[in-house]
Amino acid sequence: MTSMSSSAVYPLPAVIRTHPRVLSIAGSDPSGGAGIQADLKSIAAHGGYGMAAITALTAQNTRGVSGVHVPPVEFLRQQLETVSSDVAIDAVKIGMLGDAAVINEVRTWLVKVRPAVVVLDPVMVATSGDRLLRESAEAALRDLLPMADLITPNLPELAMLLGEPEAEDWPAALDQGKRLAGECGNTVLVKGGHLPGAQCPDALINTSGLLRQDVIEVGGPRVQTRNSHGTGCSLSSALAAVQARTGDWEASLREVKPWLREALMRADDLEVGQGSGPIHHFHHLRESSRPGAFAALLWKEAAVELEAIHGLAFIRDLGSGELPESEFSYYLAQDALYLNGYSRVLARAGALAPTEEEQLFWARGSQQCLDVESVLHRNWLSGREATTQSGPVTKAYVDHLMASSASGSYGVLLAAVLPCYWLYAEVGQQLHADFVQAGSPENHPYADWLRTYADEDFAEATRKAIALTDAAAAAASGRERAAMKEAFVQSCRYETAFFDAPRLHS
Ligand SMILES: Nc1ncnc2c1ncn2[C@@H]1O[C@H](COP(=O)(O)OP(=O)(O)O)[C@@H](O)[C@H]1O
Ligand SMILES: Cc1ncc(COP(=O)(O)OP(=O)(O)O)c(N)n1
Repeated sequence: MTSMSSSAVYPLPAVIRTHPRVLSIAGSDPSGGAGIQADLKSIAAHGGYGMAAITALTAQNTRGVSGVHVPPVEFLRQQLETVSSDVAIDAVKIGMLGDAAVINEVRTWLVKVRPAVVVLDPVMVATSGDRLLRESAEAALRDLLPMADLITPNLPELAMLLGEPEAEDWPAALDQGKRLAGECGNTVLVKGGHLPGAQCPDALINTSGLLRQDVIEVGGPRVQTRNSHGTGCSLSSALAAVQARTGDWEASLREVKPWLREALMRADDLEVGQGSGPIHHFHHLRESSRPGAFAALLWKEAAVELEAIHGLAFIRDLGSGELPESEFSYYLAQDALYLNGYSRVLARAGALAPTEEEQLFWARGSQQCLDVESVLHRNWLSGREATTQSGPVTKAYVDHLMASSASGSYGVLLAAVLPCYWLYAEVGQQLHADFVQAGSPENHPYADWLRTYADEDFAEATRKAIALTDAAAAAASGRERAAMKEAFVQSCRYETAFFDAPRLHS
């Protein structure tokens, strides 16, 4: 153990970078949960630019390792020299090294290049029990430890590095961490993953005054999941990336630990493999950018309004045929007036559309509104006494749509026009279904009107309008999405008010 302290190399001050360039020197796990695959995801999840020099190839999956191949060290040297002769490396994470020749190669490169942050995860045995470092290379690995700024052994590795039995509780683990930090002269992260209990703490240990105090413990609850493959790799590479940005180990651990916990909590979502699956590195990516997520959120709002609409006397009486003719006429006249304004805002959506296909869709919708308006006048309003003045609800609704179109946001405009498709399609479908269920009675005074609701083209256009709004939301900022939701909710309220207006204003 004496070689550890005698060959200590003192780290240069960390260069604080927003997007640190982080090199992982580690083995490959083709199942993507550990090794360089986990490192690259982890680095990217923390805003770093990840690179990888591969020390070894493993054949492994979530159930274990079936083979290890260590390519000639000359090729590792070529990888390391080629990358570092071109790219300035802000941080290095070292993982599986495989054998003594690889360790020596990495040591030679570290002496030459000496990046500002070096994290060494002394990978020896996978949690599955498979060896990832030749037993004969353990001494060489011990000699490499002082070259790192941070060492992140799990408890079996900590014990092996000290030549002691594995710690059985947290205080014993901390004691071992102190001994290793003392021998290496650098910082050791003691990890609680291999101990039982409801808590899963980690602790940074450095007895030479490099930390705020000798032991800095960061607690956290243990997550109940069998999917924890690659947590050690993911933690060490995340720490390398964050340290290059913060320059402060404690701050880095406090940032990474809650991320790791959430990655474990969301690991089961990934459904990878039949053994111990990977953690979810990108759990924090905006859920709202998932296709359909924004539409689902809007649907929750629409469903509330839909219930209100179905509770209206107008809808009930239109369905049963008991709606006073004056109310029906008022509704049709307001619909014609509304469609004229709606046509204008759909044309504006066409003008803002990012693609020609979308532009065409909205332009067609705009034209169809005018076609329906003229059908309303020709077939439904010509023999009726009906107002040609916009009622208060029609006016307010069209004003809201115009204001949304004036916002200049394509997403906000789409969200504002969507309820007219969506709620109208839902209400119409229900009214038509009830009418058919009742045997499509010919003597129903509104039979011809109720039949118009069974329009597959309109249902198709509604699906398209929902998908376009959802896609616009995925591309929008958080603030714009909030404005989209507000515009949508407002239009939903106007839809309800529109169906209730004949009762109040005819
Ligand atoms: N079930 C769990 N719940 C919460 N955190 C965990 C859990 N298992 C491991 N961790 C955390 O994952 C990291 C890796 O820990 P550990 O499992 O001890 O190392 P390794 O993956 O190298 O064997 C540590 O930060 C540890 O606290
Ligand atoms: C290629 C490779 N490198 C390292 C490990 C060990 O990963 P670790 O993060 O310690 O995770 P588990 O062994 O707990 O899954 C590995 N399996 N493969």
